[in-house]
Amino acid sequence: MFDAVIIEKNDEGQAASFRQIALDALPVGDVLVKVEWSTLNYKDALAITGKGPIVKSWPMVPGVDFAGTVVESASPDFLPGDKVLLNGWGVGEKHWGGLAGLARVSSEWLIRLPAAFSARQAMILGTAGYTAMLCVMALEHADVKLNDGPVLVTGASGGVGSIAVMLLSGLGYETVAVTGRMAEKDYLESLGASRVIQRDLFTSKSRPLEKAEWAGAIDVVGGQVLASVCAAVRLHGAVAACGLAGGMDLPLTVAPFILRGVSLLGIDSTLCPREQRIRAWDRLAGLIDVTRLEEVVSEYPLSQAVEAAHALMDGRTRGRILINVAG
Ligand SMILES: C=CC(=O)SCCNC(=O)CCNC(=O)[C@H](O)C(C)(C)COP(=O)(O)OP(=O)(O)OC[C@H]1O[C@@H](n2cnc3c(N)ncnc32)[C@H](O)[C@@H]1OP(=O)(O)O
Repeated sequence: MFDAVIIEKNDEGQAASFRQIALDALPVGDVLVKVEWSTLNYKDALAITGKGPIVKSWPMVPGVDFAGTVVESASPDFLPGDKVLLNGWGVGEKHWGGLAGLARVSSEWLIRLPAAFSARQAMILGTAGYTAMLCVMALEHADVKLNDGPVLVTGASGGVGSIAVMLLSGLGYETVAVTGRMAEKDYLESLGASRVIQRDLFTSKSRPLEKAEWAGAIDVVGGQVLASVCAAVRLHGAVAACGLAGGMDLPLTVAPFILRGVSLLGIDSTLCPREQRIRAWDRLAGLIDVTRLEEVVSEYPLSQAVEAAHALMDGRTRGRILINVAG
C-alpha cells in the first residue's frame, strides 16, 4: 500500500481524497519511482477542485510533476537508485501522477535530476519553473535583447510568473511585473521586478495598437490581458503565451503582427520534446540561485494537498506550492 491523493467520479460528481492505495492498482509503465517531492500547479488545482476538465481517465492520481528515486526499472536507460524528475506528458491527467508515494511511468517521460538541484529544489521549480524557462528561451530565440526595453510578466505572483520574474531579472532584463494582487508588490520587487503594475490596466478592451511599450512579454493569463499586451509590444518584439488563467479567448486584431512585426510564441510544456526539456533544465541549473528558492515556496504535506489546491484556486497562495510526499 502507498499514500496518494485520488480523484474519483460518480453520478454526483467528482471528489478528491487522501488515502492508501494498493500497489497492484498502479498503471502500467517500465519504471517504478519512489516519489519524494511533488508540486501543485494551477492545472493540478483545476483537476483536484474539479474547476476545469483536466482529468481524462478515472480514478486519477493528480500531479503533473514529481521528483524521486527509481525503485524498479525494465528500461536500459534507468537503474534502481537513479534520481529522476518528470513534468507533464499527460501525467496527472491521463496517467496516474505525482501526488502519491509511488508512480509507475514510461521511461520516455523521465529525465535525470540535474546535478545542480536536490529533488526538493527541482520541485520548487517544477513545471512552473520549466515553463517559465521555456518562455524565456522563446523570447531569446525571437531575439528580444537586454537593451531592447522592458519585458512584462503577467500573473507575476503565481508559480510561473514568480520564476519568470526571477529568471528575466537575473539575466539582466528590465522586468515589469503585472499582478492582480498589489499586496505582493514587495515580494515581486524582491524577486527582481523593477516595476509592479496592476492587472486592471490590461483588462479593458484594447485598441488594435496601443502605445508601444514592451520589448517582450511572458503571459500566463490569456484572454483580454494577452490581447492588451500584444497591442502594446514594440516593433519586432515578442510575447510568449503559456496560460489561460484569465480565459481561452483572444480578442485582438492582426495589427500588432502585420504593422509592428510582433511575434506571438506558443509555449506547450506538457508535450514539449525531450531534448528541449533537457535544455530548459540545463539552463535553469545555470541560472537559478538555489539559495533564493525559499523566497517563492510554501510547503505542504501530501495529506494537505487537497486543501492547498483549494487555496490556490481561491488566490490564497503565491509563488510555488511544494508537496512533501516522502514526509
Ligand atoms: C504551472 C504550469 C503549467 O501547468 S503548464 C502546463 C501546460 N499549460 C496549461 O495547462 C495551461 C493551463 N494553465 C494555466 O493557464 C496557468 O495559468 C499557468 C500554467 C500558465 C500558470 O500556472 P501557475 O501555477 O503559475 O498559476 P498560479 O495560480 O500560481 O498563478 C496564476 C496567476 O494568474 C492570475 N490569475 C488567476 N486567475 C486570473 C484571471 N481570471 N484573470 C487574470 N489573472 C488571473 C493569478 O492571480 C496569478 O497571478 P497574480 O500575480 O495574482 O495576478
